[in-house]
Amino acid sequence: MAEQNAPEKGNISIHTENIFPIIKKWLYSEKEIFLRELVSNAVDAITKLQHVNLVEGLQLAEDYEVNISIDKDACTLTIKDNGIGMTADEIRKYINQVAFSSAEEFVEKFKGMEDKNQIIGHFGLGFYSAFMVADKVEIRSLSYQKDAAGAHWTCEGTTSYELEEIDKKDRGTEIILHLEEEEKEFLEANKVREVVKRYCNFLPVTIKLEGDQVNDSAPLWNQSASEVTEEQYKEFYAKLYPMADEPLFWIHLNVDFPFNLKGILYFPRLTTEFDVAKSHIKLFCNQVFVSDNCPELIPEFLTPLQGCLDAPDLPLNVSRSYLQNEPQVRKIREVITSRVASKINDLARQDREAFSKIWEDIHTFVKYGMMREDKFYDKIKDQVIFRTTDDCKYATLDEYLVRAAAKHDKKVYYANDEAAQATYIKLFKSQDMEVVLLDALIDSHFIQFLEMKNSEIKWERVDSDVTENLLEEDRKIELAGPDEQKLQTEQVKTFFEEHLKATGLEVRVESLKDDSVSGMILLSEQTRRFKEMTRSMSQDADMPDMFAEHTLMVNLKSPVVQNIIKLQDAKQEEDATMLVEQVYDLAMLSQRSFDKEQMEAFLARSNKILEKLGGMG
Ligand SMILES: Nc1ncnc2c1ncn2[C@@H]1O[C@H](COP(=O)(O)OP(=O)(O)OP(=O)(O)O)[C@@H](O)[C@H]1O
Repeated sequence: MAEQNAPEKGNISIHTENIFPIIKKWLYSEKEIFLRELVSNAVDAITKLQHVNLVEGLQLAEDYEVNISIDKDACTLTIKDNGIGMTADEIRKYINQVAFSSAEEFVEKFKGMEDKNQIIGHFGLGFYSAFMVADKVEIRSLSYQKDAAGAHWTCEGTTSYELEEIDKKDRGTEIILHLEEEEKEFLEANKVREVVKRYCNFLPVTIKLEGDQVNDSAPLWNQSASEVTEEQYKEFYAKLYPMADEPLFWIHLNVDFPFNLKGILYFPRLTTEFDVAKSHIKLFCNQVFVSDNCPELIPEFLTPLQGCLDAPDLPLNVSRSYLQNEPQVRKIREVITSRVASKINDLARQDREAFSKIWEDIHTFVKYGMMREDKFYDKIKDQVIFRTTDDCKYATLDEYLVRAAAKHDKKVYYANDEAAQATYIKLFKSQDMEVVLLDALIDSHFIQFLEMKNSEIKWERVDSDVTENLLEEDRKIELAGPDEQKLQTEQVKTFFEEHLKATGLEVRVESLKDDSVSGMILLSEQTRRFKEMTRSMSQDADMPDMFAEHTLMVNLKSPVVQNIIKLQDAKQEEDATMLVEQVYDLAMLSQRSFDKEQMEAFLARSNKILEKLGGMG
């Protein structure tokens, strides 16, 4: 140690003379991390002292804390701790050599790098980051060691420093930053509080700013799940996301092996503003905030998850490329996937009604996850539920198939647009047949995926064909006289074919049990799916026409169709034709919207029919 009154002057062993301006320029946008670095150093110093206290039985009992204070007149920001402290020798070793050598390494490496974030992520700037905002930094420290002398280090942003002995009574370290003119914002308590809250909110030691505690030193994720109440989970969520609605459910992670991982993940209620392109988890390393955008930690399909993860084995300064290549990160993703699957299983088994409500928010992500990850599919497949026409309640696929077994085996009838397919749904309902309602964008892919997983079960849209169950039973037809029935069928078929000009149209005549439907369009499931797929892949110009081939199923039992027969028999050809066209248009209307001409023709004809009705009265 240099003699008192004659401070040691020296040069920091560093070869890059202009290191300070370079670092400042490069790190400008992220400069507030200096607070994270200095406050976590202060917390580390306290943790180290607590450790020594235990090991050496020093019996130091006091309130450990980090104090941040602002002196506007002197233009200084001071971070003070009552931790382990440093002797002058330790300052030489840890500050002059270690801290600066890593800074030097930083400058050497950054030369070849273009991406600033990558640079910041790669290096622990540590103590050195103070020079991003200060043109002069002082350290005043007193080590916990017996008979230690106080040490005072000063550096004015060049490679030389001064170190002298001082009279310091209280153990611990003060880092005094003389802020640069343009960094005066860090003299504002609000600004400092905001940054400390952001990065240091969950550090395990009390952090005070101008005497007031800023942080929450015992974050909920450190407690054991059995001790935490539902209210506490919700409160914690509200603290993290003050504007959000209550979360749907949460998962408390506490993994010790093969790596350490703690945290609480929340599945939020999804709002329209939700940004699926971004990850929403806050990553901590030993309670120090690291980042709130680490999509690598979460499987893609779980991006809506919010909350905190504390992964002490990951370095504090993680970079994108590190996360992408680190095997541990893959394992973290696996743990999260598996815990989410277990949680969904629990929720599904506990209470179907409550689960149905949650399902509405999560199903897209769950389905996507099942298609993406086989392991997830295996764990979750029995819990997938579908809304059905049975009072709009939810059923699993097995439950649906069991209920439907008497009427149709291994076949699922579904609708994906309740309004457009209302006629078909009504027809199914009238025959006590249940229809699965799938209206999400992902569902058409999900159906294909389920068929691939289980080719025995076929999925058919309600308008793909008329099933046996919807048709009049043979016995009844016989009562009406099979010959007459056959004749009428032929007559109607020919008449419709002759009078409908649509291309690619096939007419099929059936007797439905429900006579309220006059006609409906059938599109074969396979052809329709193929066209939908081509459509989603092609540009507007070469969109395939969904109706290039379609079937009009005419219901012989419908009074309207019977009317057509009568009109035809009475040689009222014009009226009969008008009804044929109307039956066809009504059937088409539920399949697609009309263009201008079609709509005009439909309205004109409808009016004519109304006039005729009036005339009849
Ligand atoms: N407040 C403090 N009290 C006691 N020792 C300190 C304090 N601040 C820094 N030190 C010492 O200086 C060393 C260098 O600090 P620096 O922040 O540069 O690096 P680090 O904390 O070791 O690593 P990093 O910050 O990159 O994770 C520390 O390891 C510690 O020994």
